[in-house]
Amino acid sequence: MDSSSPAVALTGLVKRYGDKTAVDGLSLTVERGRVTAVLGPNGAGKTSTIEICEGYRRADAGEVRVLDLDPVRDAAALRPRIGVMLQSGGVYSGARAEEMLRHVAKLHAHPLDVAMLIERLGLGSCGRTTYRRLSGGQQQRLALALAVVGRPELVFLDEPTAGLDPHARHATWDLVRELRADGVSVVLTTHLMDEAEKLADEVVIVDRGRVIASGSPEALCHDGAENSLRFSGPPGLDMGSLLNALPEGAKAFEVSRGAYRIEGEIDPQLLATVTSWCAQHGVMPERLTVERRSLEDVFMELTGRELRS
Ligand SMILES: Nc1ncnc2c1ncn2[C@@H]1O[C@H](COP(=O)(O)OP(=O)(O)OP(=O)(O)O)[C@@H](O)[C@H]1O
Repeated sequence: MDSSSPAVALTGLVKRYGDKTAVDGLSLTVERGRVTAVLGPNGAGKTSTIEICEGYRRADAGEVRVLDLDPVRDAAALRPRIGVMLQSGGVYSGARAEEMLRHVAKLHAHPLDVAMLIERLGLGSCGRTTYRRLSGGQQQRLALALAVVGRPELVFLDEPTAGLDPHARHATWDLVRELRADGVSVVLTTHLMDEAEKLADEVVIVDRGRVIASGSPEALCHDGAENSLRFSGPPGLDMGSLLNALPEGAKAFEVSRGAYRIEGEIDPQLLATVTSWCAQHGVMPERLTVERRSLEDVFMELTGRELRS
């Protein structure tokens, strides 16, 4: 095994369903031992991409390497080395939660401690319950436990926290962080930008079946327009006049009635220019804040649409 090769390498991936192109020439590399979040709105092609990596779907074109193997041709070699949490569960519905976990653990040489996993994911009260009788959140946490119990080298988690309450979401995030600390490579899909921002070393933003940006959350949020400055004041301030006072390249908007946003490189000089413009116009800027760009802003700038749409 060449452990210097990427955990996942996709080149020019295409997946069509009839005349719908779900994945449209997508290329990405996932480094080993990192948490990589594939972030994008509903329908962006995240699940199709991940299911191709897992060997559950075939690509129509492009090259797929997972742990340096072909997920379809080398499925027998790859399956024991990866953990998979499908969006749809993919669990036999008549089996009891704990039995199932113990069964899967036995199939692996160095499994995680089942009792610890049950406790960590708050599944203690439902160990004897069959999968079909678990609540949606419990099914999801069990699917996560099943994906990681074998201590795989690489874990795919498709929307691991969708629909979970905040407590279960944090337990999931902690587990993912521990997997990384253990050297496990984690690929997760999400449409939650805070999940990507908090958890991922690398974020790959996907839209309409293509990668539109990638990098660490910090790099993505700092590239281009650095920051924004917001303040509130009387509605209808003259943005043209404010813009004239600002350095070239800055932008000024009244985003909603009486709420203003300045975009550009927000340095002390720009802050002083804005407050002095306000003073000249008899305006008291309220709730003045400097904000870092979020991944949501990055997505909006790249696509003109909101991530949640
Ligand atoms: N089996 C299928 N048959 C037909 N179209 C499909 C099928 N699976 C996905 N699609 C379509 O392909 C596109 C991409 O879907 P995919 O599930 O890969 O995206 P996604 O980013 O994971 O979205 P979501 O967050 O909603 O799961 C969507 O328009 C979807 O409706």
